[in-house]
Amino acid sequence: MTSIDVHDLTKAYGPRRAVDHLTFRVLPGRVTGFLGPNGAGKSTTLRLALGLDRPTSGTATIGGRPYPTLRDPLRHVGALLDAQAAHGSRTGRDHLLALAASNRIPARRADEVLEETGLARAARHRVKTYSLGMRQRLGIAAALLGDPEVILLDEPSNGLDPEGIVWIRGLLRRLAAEGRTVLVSSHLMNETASFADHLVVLGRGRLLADTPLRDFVDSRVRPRVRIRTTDPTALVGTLARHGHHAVEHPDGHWTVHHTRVDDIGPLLSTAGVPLLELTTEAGTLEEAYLDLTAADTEFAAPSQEATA
Ligand SMILES: Nc1ncnc2c1ncn2[C@@H]1O[C@H](COP(=O)(O)OP(=O)(O)OP(=O)(O)O)[C@@H](O)[C@H]1O
Repeated sequence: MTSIDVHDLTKAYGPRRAVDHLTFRVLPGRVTGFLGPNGAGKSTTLRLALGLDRPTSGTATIGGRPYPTLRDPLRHVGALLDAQAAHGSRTGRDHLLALAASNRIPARRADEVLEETGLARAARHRVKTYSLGMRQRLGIAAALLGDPEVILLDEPSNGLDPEGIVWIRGLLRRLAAEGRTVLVSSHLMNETASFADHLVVLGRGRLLADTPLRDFVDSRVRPRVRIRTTDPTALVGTLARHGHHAVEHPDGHWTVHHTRVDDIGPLLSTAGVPLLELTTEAGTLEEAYLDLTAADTEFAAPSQEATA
């Protein structure tokens, strides 16, 4: 099985380091979400891993080898960086056939991936007639063409309709379950949470986190309990007696932070507080991500306090 190994990788553009002594490993059998604010260095890292740019120092290898040394690279690594890359005057099928021929991939794979990406009916239409979502599907078809062990996708959900987003989620999960190495960059936190097992997070070219998704969220966002009751006075009083503070929301539900149902459920039950709802709300990836990157976002809006 094949991992992506980024070791002490640096890429400088003039005095500025787009990637700065970056080290991480992407392992097979799971989907790794690749996150970071605008300009954090994700695309640069992907370009370096694919040999599209030369590092200033350090290495990025696939299965222990630099991408440019791979023979028939599409049979080892499939990538989607720019969905606009296909030539507009070619048909989708011809685009894939040309890629297949240059990498000694059987021509039947073109039809298989067109089918798999839902493009079979548009296969003989020119790419310039494709919608953004169809171009995205064609880019994903090209990435899958060589049945590669390693798949790198930059914002694969871009332009996809809701059905397409559900489809890509299932596809990524399946590719990982087949033992492939799958690295997916995205700005969509809900999306990433729905398909990633592991996260690599960059900020200003440096590694901010390399951790399982669940650990990332649990370590940054404390759980809270959501409550609805017909007797708010009893609720607030009981909680206060045990040192908990309940926050009321406009729709009438209450939140108690930094606690779980197991902790306060018995207290409320013993006190006879009538409950309509009592649930633990887990933290979201978006909350955890914003917590981590708040200090690292180059283009962050000024905070309310700073401008007040
Ligand atoms: N060819 C280039 N010449 C000069 N600077 C560049 C070049 N490519 C990227 N950069 C700079 O490197 C930094 C990292 O850019 P990169 O595109 O890798 O970030 P990213 O994490 O992919 O951002 P986004 O989420 O906005 O796509 C940015 O400051 C960018 O301006």
